[in-house]
Amino acid sequence: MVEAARAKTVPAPAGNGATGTVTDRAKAAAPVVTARGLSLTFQTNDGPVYALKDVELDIAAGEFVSLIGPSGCGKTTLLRVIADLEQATAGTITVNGLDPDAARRRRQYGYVFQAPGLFPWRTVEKNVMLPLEIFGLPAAERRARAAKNLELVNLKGFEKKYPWQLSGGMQQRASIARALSFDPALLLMDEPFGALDEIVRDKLNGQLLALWAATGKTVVFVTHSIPEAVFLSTKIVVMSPRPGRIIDVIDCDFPRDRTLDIRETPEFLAVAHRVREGLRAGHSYDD
Ligand SMILES: Nc1ncnc2c1ncn2[C@@H]1O[C@H](COP(=O)(O)OP(=O)(O)OP(=O)(O)O)[C@@H](O)[C@H]1O
Repeated sequence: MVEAARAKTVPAPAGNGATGTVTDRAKAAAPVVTARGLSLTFQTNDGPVYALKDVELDIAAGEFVSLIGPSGCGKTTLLRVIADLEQATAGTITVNGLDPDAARRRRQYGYVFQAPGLFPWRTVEKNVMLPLEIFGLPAAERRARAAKNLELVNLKGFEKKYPWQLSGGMQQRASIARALSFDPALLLMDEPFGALDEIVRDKLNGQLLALWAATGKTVVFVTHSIPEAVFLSTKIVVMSPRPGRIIDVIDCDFPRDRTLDIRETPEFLAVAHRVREGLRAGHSYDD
């Protein structure tokens, strides 16, 4: 069933033979996330908090979309609404054409948190197999899937290690492998590399791009880092707080097999400048 769902939503992997720009291909693909007039207001003792206001967003299959903005602009809330961990108070949202509740029950996304959240008493392999174990898959199938996903995140050979024997970057890669358990077409990532140093983050960004290119998955990625957003994305969604809203959506047409060298190019710097200007404009009225 997972495979059938995947076939419906994932485009042919855009490897070297793909034609057109990344953005052209994404525009031609089926929508994975569609939000219309999406708002979420939290009622608190101090009054209402407008975490999201009138969000309009289309994410096509195969896109890599970054959500960027200052603290409190609703990035995590938007990700959590897509994942059905929060419910919108107005507007509509669909995930692979389904409401978020149905998409969650059909395991249509994997979620990666800022902290790896691995159990220290389980080996890497057993951590990665945990969702499959809970689902009740036979042991051989669990092992085969874990092996495939650990290879995808370059952790082959570390199956029997415990989380505390791995670096922070390796632990986060293990948590990505766990999120891939049900081979979801959509990967939701909430600042997965935020706690890591710059060099490790650069390396993981390269590996994440390789994984994205190899699997054709759609990625929604929360970050505070402008270079990270520009380097990774096909689309950058710039958000602003109070109320949390989208203030700019920027298409990035860099090749899929981009390397860190593109960060020196005028095209890269121009996109980074536009993101920075958006963030500045979003801050100006109340900060
Ligand atoms: N469960 C909740 N109850 C009340 N307010 C909440 C709740 N969750 C989030 N908020 C508020 O909603 C707003 C948006 O929060 P959110 O965590 O989505 O922002 P963010 O952009 O992800 O911030 P950060 O970059 O710091 O993680 C903030 O003002 C936050 O305090």
